[in-house]
Amino acid sequence: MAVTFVASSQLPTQWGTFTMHGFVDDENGKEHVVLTMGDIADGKPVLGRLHSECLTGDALFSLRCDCGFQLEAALKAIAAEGRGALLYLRQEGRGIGLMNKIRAYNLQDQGADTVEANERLGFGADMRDYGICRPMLEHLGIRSLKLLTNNPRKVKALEEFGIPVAERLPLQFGLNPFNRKYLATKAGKLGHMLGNLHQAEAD
Ligand SMILES: Nc1nc2c(ncn2[C@@H]2O[C@H](COP(=O)(O)OP(=O)(O)OP(=O)(O)O)[C@@H](O)[C@H]2O)c(=O)[nH]1
Ligand SMILES: [Zn+2]
Repeated sequence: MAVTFVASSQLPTQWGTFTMHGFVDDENGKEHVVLTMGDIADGKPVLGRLHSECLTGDALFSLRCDCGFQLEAALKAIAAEGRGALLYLRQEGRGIGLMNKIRAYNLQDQGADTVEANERLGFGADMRDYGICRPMLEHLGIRSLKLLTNNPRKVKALEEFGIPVAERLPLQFGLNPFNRKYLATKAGKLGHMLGNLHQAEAD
């Protein structure tokens, strides 16, 4: 997999000023963004997040999932450390796209869980491919990560293409009555490491 680096700029946020790097996937034209802070090319493990696009959670305040809360927590953690990288990956709906995610939500409104809904639409439970991260991390000089995630597939994918995960740091935020079933299904069917759902809600 290959990407073309386009440009970098400053991106001030309420937690600090990040540098925003734009890349285009050479295969499908998808536009990915990486937000970085500090010296990430010094060879030491970098606090990092592979964040899969979720328009509804990241931008439209949806409580159906935990994405927006995780995005905010990851940016805050990176800003607090003064060093890190968040890869904003255009993998909407676990890779099935926004319109199909809305179709899946429609099935979930009628009782299906998140995995069953994908399957009824003819998709796998999780269609994401993390291969595109490798050339972006290489371009930025990141050699290993302290990864903010509850998803063991992300750790496995990175290690398989040669980016060691020095540490996995849990990222449990935003549990609420609307996403309780969704998170329980992720833990039960998708292998997410969500140790204490009640604790997350209390936070
Ligand atoms: N197909 C589908 N995608 C969903 C659904 N809810 C959220 N998503 C997408 O799932 C992706 C986020 O994946 P999650 O499973 O929430 O979390 P993760 O990225 O695997 O794991 P973490 O690193 O722990 O956050 C985003 O692309 C969302 O758009 C759903 O019900 N159906
Ligand atoms: Zn989401």
